[in-house]
Amino acid sequence: MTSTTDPALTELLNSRIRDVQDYPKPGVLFKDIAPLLADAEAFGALTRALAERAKELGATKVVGLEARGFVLAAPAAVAAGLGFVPIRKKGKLPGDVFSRSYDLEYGSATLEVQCDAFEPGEKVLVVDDVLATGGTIAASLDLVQEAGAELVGVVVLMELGFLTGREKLVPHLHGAPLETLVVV
Ligand SMILES: O=P(O)(O)OC[C@H]1O[C@H](OP(=O)(O)OP(=O)(O)O)[C@H](O)[C@@H]1O
Ligand SMILES: Nc1ncnc2[nH]cnc12
Repeated sequence: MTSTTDPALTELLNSRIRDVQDYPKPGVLFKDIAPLLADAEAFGALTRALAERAKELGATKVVGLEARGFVLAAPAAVAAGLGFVPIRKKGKLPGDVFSRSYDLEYGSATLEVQCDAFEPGEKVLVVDDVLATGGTIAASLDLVQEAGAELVGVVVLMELGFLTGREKLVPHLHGAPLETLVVV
């Protein structure tokens, strides 16, 4: 068992995710992680599991995806003794950036990473909160590759099982593992 496949951890995390119907628009069942973040035990356990996985996979940087991905990835990077790299929505990062546009369950957006975010040979773990359609993570994986880093894994807190994000990600993973702690 890896740090991200512990059934007790999955149960704890799942119990702290709140369903909000019709947010941010009708027909969407929004998965709210605010109760999880507010619970020191659950947030701490998640942070330790992510950090452990980063070390097991040999990552040299943890990448977080704006905005909720930052909240999970940054403390995990610190706990693992690694640096953090942000992938941000368009227009938020100074200097030269790589860009990718993508579709969301409830809209569309463009993500960017700084061209000098990684040193040669860096190994990256990508962390986010939700895998829904897969558009956000697919765009992010392409950005990591374009910026010259090696992807060693993707860990997502929750996977919306009724969408097909996992299939969409396969060509973007280049063989790296995709792990989700909770399938909802
Ligand atoms: O698999 P997908 O269909 O791409 O959806 C998943 C993404 O959607 C949410 O981000 P959102 O852009 O809503 O922003 P936030 O984190 O800034 O709230 C979530 O945090 C994931 O990053
Ligand atoms: N249903 C959902 N709940 C929370 N975050 C999301 N991001 C994309 N779809 C989502």
